[in-house]
Amino acid sequence: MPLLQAENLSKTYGSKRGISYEALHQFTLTVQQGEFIGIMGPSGSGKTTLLNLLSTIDKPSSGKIIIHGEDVTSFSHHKLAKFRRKEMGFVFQDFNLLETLTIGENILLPLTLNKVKVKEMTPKLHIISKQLGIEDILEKRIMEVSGGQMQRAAIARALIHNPSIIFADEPTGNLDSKASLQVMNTLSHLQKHYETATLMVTHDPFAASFCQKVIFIKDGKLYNEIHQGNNRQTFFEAILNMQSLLGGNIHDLQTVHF
Ligand SMILES: Nc1ncnc2c1ncn2[C@@H]1O[C@H](COP(=O)(O)OP(=O)(O)OP(=O)(O)O)[C@@H](O)[C@H]1O
Repeated sequence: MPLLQAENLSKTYGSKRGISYEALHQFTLTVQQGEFIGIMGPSGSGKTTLLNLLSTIDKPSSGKIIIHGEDVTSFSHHKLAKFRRKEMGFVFQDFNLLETLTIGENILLPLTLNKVKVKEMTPKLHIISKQLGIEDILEKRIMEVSGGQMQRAAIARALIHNPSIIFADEPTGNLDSKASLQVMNTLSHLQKHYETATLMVTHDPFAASFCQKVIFIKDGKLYNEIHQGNNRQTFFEAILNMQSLLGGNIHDLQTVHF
C-alpha cells in the first residue's frame, strides 16, 4: 500500500469580489514509504498549494488524500491536528525556529507536544543532533548560530518524532551553496536512514538533484516527471533542461560543484 495517495485534487481559491482561481486541477500523486520527491515548476504554478493540501494545512475543493489507507480529507480539525503532530514533519525556508528557546528545546518541540516523557527525550535528542552534526550547539539560541545550523536543527525537529512524511518548502532558499550542500546531504541521508518519505518544493535544481524523482507542475497540472537513476550530475542537467522547457529562472543556471 502506498504511504500517500492523492486522487484528483483540485483547489479553487475564491475572492471576496467573487473572482475565483483554480490553482490546482485534478492532480493525482502517489508517494511510497521512504520516497524522496521534489516538486518544481514556474512561480504561481501551484507547488505550495499542492504541498499545503497534502500536508492537510489546507483543504482541497475536490478530490481525496489517503494516508496510511485513511481518507484524511474527511478528518475533523482536532483529529487532523493530532495526525499531523504524529505523522508529519515540516521544514521551511525561514527555518521557523522559536527565538526564545535554545536549539535543543526547539528540536524537542514535537516530543513536548506529543507529551513524551523527559527521560525518553534525552537519548533521542542526543542521537538526532549527532547525526546532524549540531550536538555542540544545543544550548545556543537562534541568534548565535548560522543559517545552515538553523536548518539542520529544523531537520532534526522534523525527524525527532519519527514521522512517516516530511514536507519541506524551499529548505535551501536562504542558504549559501556550502550550507545548501550540507543541508541536502544530511536531509537525503537521514530520510533514507529513517525511511521517511520527503516531499520538497524547490526552485533550486541543485537541491532537487538529491531527490529520487522530481515532478514538474505547470498551470496547476502535472507537466512531467524525471527520475534520478545513478548519476546526480546527469540528473541535475536533466532538471535544468526541464526547467528551461518550462521557462525556468536564469538565476537557476548557476555553477554547481558536485
Ligand atoms: N489564498 C489564495 N487566494 C487566491 N489565490 C491564491 C491563493 N494562494 C495562491 N493563490 C494563487 O494560486 C496560484 C498558485 O499559487 P502557489 O502559491 O501554489 O504557486 P507556487 O507554484 O508555489 O508559486 P511560487 O513558486 O511563486 O511560490 C497563483 O496564481 C496564486 O496567485
